[in-house]
Amino acid sequence: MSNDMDKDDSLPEQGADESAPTSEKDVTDPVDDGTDERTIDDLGSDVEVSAEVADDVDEDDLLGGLKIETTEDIEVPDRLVDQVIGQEHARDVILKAAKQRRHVMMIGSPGTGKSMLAKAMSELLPKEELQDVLVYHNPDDGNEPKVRTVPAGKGEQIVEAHKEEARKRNQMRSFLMWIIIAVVVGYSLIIAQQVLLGILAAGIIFLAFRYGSRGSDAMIPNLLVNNADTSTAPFEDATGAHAGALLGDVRHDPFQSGGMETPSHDRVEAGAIHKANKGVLFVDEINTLDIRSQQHLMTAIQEREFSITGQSERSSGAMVQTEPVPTDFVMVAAGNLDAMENMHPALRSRIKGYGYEVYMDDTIEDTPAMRRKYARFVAQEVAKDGRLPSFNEAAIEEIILEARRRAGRKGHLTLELRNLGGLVRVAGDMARAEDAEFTTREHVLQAKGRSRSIEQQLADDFIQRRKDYELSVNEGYVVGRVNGLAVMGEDSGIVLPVMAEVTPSQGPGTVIATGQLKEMAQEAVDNVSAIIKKFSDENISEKDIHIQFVQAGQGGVDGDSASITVAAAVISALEDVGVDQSLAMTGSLSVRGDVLPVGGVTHKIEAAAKAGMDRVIIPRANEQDVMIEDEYEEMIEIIPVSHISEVLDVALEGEPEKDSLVDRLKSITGSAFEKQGSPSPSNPSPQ
Ligand SMILES: Nc1ncnc2c1ncn2[C@@H]1O[C@H](COP(=O)(O)OP(=O)(O)OP(=O)(O)O)[C@@H](O)[C@H]1O
Repeated sequence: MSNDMDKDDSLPEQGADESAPTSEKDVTDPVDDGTDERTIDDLGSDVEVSAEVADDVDEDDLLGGLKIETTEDIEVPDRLVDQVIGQEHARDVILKAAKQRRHVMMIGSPGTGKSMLAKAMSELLPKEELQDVLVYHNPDDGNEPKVRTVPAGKGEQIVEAHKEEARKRNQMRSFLMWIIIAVVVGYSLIIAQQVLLGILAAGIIFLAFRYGSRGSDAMIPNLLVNNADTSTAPFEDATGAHAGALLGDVRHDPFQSGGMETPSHDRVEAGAIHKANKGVLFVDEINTLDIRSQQHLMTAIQEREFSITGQSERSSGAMVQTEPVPTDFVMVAAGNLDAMENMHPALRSRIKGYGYEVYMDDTIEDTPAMRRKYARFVAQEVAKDGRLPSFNEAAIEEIILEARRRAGRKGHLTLELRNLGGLVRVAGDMARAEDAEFTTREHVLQAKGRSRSIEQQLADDFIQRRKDYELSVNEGYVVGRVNGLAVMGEDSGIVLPVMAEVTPSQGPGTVIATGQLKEMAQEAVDNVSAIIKKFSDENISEKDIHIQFVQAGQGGVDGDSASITVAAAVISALEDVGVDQSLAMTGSLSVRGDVLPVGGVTHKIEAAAKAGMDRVIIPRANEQDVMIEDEYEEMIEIIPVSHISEVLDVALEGEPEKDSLVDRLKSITGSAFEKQGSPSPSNPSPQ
């Protein structure tokens, strides 16, 4: 059997009766292939939550008008596809792909429902088409077992019938054997009076029968794929599977001769591609499959059948190759963007050509209807776990608040629901440990503290250590030192001070920065030098600029958003003006001095507050993303800015000397503000 990819064009297309969708339009349009009268809605529409809902829903109601006391009042839908929250596009694609038997690739953040949707797809595929696969001994060539497919449930019956037949045959043989033995032994005892000869003859007859009967056992087929008891089409998760588990294998036989060997068809084992026949084969992190496996996977997709052979070259199984075994599955590949880049291009084109690609949403708009679904999500997770006490109203509300916070985007809820489900479980476990009747808001709040990510724990530890060693500076003015902010992992802010020193250069000026943030420092300096060149007589390219990210050695610090920090530190050092140390800042800088939005503002502001800062500068464009916890609101003043001039105005000490660089930089403020109609920088609007 060949496994190359160049057959592509000559091979029959999958689902040749339908035109393969290639454009976005095909993906999002309702089912329109004309082969079936059903619409997506018939297959499964976006179900409303089954619980009592208030007539006029208050926009601010965290439960979206649901009138419930606990999660017990919310009905959890039976079908997985109806349990999916958000991901409208992916859901529609799955519904459509299930009907058309198309492949799907889902790319997106972890825990947003990719494997859930793949599983939901298997529930939607017709069960009637399921098959059992049997492998038979091939009398002509023992190393090429024969393969037969029968409707689901028949396989077991066939094997049973063969076993019964073999049993009967063996009974007959035994009967015959004992009669012959009795005759021979009787003859040798009574007539020939040779006891020893009689026993010897009996032994030889016994062995001859035993050896002869082995052949009849070999005729019993091996039930390779059994769908007798399956209630839905198969769902096979082949994530990280080794070649044997994915493509099938033939076991090694240590006794290969002398009548002790196991017939080859009995040693054949199905792979995930065979078990997924007529169902769904799900492969997450598709790029982690080795290239050979990806190529074989392509062949299986293309030809819809794939022979099984021993995967280990040195094993006796490698001699065996079955007839092709059906592999007519729908492939759902998943991963993050990297996975897509690193996967075999031909495999990707196979999926793209005969299926759909979907990008998963990370957040969804926060509407009353959606909040009701999040309440149902809590009920779903409680039901799925089976041991957690139900959540009361206030606990559900707190989870929804957390979904808002984790979205990092105003007016949205996070769709990284595996993590949110983790919070539900920790809170429920706490309630269970206390033997509480319900999981309450207090449990959820405690759980939030307990279920901190590694990054959060590391960040807190980091902050503590800095305090221990008095590395944090949060008062007074220091030249060339700015408190920047960064994010560790996805959800932990950290104060990351930046220090700059400007020295005359012997040759052309260079930027000297240490560690992993070097590239970002270079970029920030390039941008700020463009601005400085415009407003100063100083030639920055004749100076060496030294930049240090103080204690940035902690792994995972993302410094991408520290460019206004670097710029402020360089300008401060260049002009010898002190920077307010009770202020922290985050923002990205453009060549024109605009402060551009960055990620993780909420976590950064909270980190600044924890470190004892009084004020924090954030990009104005991020203003709407701020969702800090109540406890921090009193602790810190938030200053949104849109231009570097505003940063300098807030951060630098005293009034600049007339016509100095800082004065000139600040002077661009007026025009910038008039253009944007923003409030004056000297009187920024705190949140
Ligand atoms: N959109 C969603 N609706 C409802 N529940 C969800 C959703 N997304 C995730 N979950 C919950 O999180 C769990 C994990 O999600 P799932 O395994 O589908 O994520 P994934 O995207 O496949 O992640 P990964 O790529 O890490 O495997 C689900 O079993 C479900 O409980």
